[in-house]
Amino acid sequence: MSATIFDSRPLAARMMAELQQEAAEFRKQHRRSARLAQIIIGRDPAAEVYSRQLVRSCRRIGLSCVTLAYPFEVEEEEIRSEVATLSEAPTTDGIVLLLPLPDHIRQRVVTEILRPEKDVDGLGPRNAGNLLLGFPSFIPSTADVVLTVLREAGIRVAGQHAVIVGRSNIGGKPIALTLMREDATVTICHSQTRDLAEITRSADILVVSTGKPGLITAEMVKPGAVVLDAGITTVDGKVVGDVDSESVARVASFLTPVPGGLGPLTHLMLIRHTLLGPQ
Ligand SMILES: Nc1nc(=O)c2c([nH]1)NC[C@@H]1CN(c3ccc(C(=O)N[C@@H](CCC(=O)O)C(=O)O)cc3)C=[N+]21
Repeated sequence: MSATIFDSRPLAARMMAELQQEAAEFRKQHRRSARLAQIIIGRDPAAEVYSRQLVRSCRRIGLSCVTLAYPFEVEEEEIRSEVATLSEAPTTDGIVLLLPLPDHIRQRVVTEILRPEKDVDGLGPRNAGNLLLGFPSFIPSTADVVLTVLREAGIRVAGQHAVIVGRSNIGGKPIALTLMREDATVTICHSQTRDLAEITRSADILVVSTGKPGLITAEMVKPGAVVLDAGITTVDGKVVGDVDSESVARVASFLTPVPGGLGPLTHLMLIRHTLLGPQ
């Protein structure tokens, strides 16, 4: 078996065109451009890559993008008050807090005051709760991208065994919930899981989101499985995923590569949330 390697470019181009239309529609209706505010604290390389993608695509699509960059030492209260101000600002439509946050800044404290209807990456308790309960909500962009790519590739989810490796609040956890909503049978694995390979080998759909380059090797994948790599780690300035793609491509039937797979769609999905609202 040799996997189909997913190429996100055609889908990215279609999303870009759709979003340009939506942004124009927004301007017509509101007599101003939609506005996305991003808050980035410190100098995490992956967050910086993502931040630049947002700036560039907002410009191409026709949104205004405000970047608020803070040094690592910034106090929690300053971020909290910035989020409160943006939440009240009538011309700010979406707010995203780029992770990771420094340890002294509590995600709960800063997302609690983020208005749910502007929390376009689903970071706050209201959206996360709504996702858990199956109510309309903003879901973290990566989870939305996973669903969209499975749909795009015509991969059936209902009844399939989906194994998720990783349990972060913007990765594994929401991916597991969205796949469960699509009627998959879901198993969640993480750093403390015993016999990881045995579990991943039983996956029809394997989604990996750990930030551990090379974690998933061919022996851990069932022949013919669908493998989605949502890992993003920067090594020597290059972005790498969690899957040893060379070996896994020989076993899987479908594989999303890093770079060029899920990654380039993530920020477009965030812009989509800003323009279209919760789903
Ligand atoms: N609230 C929040 N939501 C996020 O989704 C979020 C975040 N915070 N903090 C930072 C991480 C990192 N992240 C990336 C997504 C895609 C690429 C990406 O598109 N990478 C390209 C490669 C780019 C290159 O090679 O320079 C690719 O995979 O092909 C990178 C980084 C989203 N994150």
